[in-house]
Amino acid sequence: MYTPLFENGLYGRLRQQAGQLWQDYVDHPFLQQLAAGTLPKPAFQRYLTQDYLFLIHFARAYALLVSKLRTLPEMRTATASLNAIVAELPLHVAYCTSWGLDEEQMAAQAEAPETMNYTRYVLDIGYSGDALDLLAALLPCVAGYAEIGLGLLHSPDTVMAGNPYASWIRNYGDEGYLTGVQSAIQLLENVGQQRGAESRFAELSQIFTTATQLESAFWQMGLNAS
Ligand SMILES: Cc1ncc(C[n+]2csc(CCO)c2C)c(N)n1
Repeated sequence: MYTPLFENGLYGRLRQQAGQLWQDYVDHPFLQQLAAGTLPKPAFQRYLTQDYLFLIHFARAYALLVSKLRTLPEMRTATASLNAIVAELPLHVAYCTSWGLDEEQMAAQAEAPETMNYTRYVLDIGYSGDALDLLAALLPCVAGYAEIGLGLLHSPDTVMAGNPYASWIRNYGDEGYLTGVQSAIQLLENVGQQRGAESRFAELSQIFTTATQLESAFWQMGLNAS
């Protein structure tokens, strides 16, 4: 890996514990084809459309996290992530336009079962659990994409020249994006210390691993459209 960030602390242990399921997520065939530039366009368009719907519910989950935190510095960190998602949505929409998708059309699309499963699972963990449970459900998305982006950017199998997905890869492989991920991981570590992560590890791991599997299913949903 290109940063020890992913291997240390509570996050590192949750990632490790997810084992092969984690590898299945970060090295999914969708990503292999995207890296090679061979991913069929309908698969990527399906992914982008569902991701638009996904991000709206993911922002709701972050808003829920803000309400479950107790200190101002923690609330600031979670609010920054919430803002990043809400502020990034117009960028996502602009990017989708370049793939021939307009916002009205995406907003009118029915949610795929995979989108619903994933987002409502995260929200349910948030409503039934505490901030630590919710962070365990959120982290595979937030930190996983940084690992994926960095991995793709540095992989010898990635073809950037002439690859229609190069800008997507550059976006998630960006070092600046890592700063945001670092604060999300730090929040997990802090909340974990406050709320007894040690004695809750088995349950937290189950949440983290389930969210990881739902991420894989999300890639597969894209591929199934091709
Ligand atoms: C299915 C799916 N999973 C993860 C991400 C990536 N992502 C969503 S919100 C967020 C945090 C922004 O600070 C990140 C990295 C995505 N777009 N779609």
